[in-house]
Amino acid sequence: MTVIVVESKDDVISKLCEIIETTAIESIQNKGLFLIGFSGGSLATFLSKGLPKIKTKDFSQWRIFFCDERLVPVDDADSTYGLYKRSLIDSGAVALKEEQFIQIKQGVSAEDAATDYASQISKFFPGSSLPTFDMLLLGMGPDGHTCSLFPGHPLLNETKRWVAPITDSPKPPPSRVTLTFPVINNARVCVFATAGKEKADMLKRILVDQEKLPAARVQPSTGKLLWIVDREAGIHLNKH
Ligand SMILES: O=C1O[C@H](COP(=O)(O)O)[C@@H](O)[C@H](O)[C@H]1O
Repeated sequence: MTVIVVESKDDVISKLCEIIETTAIESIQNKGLFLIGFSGGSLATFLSKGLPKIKTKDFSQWRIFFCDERLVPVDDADSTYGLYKRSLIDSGAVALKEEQFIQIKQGVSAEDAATDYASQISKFFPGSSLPTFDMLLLGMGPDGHTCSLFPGHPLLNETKRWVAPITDSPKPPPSRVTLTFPVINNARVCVFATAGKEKADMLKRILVDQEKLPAARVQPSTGKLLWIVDREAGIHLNKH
């Protein structure tokens, strides 16, 4: 694991986008596509600000998946895809098209949306028992959750499904789908990007105290794990 501490939230955004760009170039050189997973929450704001500033202008080989998604209409403020659609696609900020986002099926149950999403993912990884994403961009909630994997929830122990439904999310909205740990930990690179003093205590519990909270269970089996944090979020890390 590598922890990169930078000064400010803007520096977190720049470092995150620099690492995304490098990984995209390598992946496209190796296999012609870049398969990346986006989370929602603060990460959506980071990417909306940072991606338009990278040198890359040709995004045609990018395919964007969702690490988790809230099951609400796309025009609902809680929709993660809706956020990216408005800030990146509709605004013309980057040359990404709707078809490059592998979207969660709308208007069906969480169970059906999860099954459908696993099937959509499997088309990019023919014959594989687990998908290997080039990069997953993750957030850490104030309770230590990541994706829609919440502390103490039975989904933390899911080993069979690639994508799981959740209908009792403690953070609203309750109905969501999420990648599961076997998939997350099979990625080539997992990156957490975290900023702000409100994340400092949880970051200590995860990185210093190594409490078995969901975000601490992201431990890629052969891939890399990076944490990019600003000085405020990382305040308790310097002492160790
Ligand atoms: O609900 C969610 O929360 C987490 C963390 O969000 P943050 O705003 O505290 O960074 C996010 O990673 C996840 O995608 C989202 O559905």
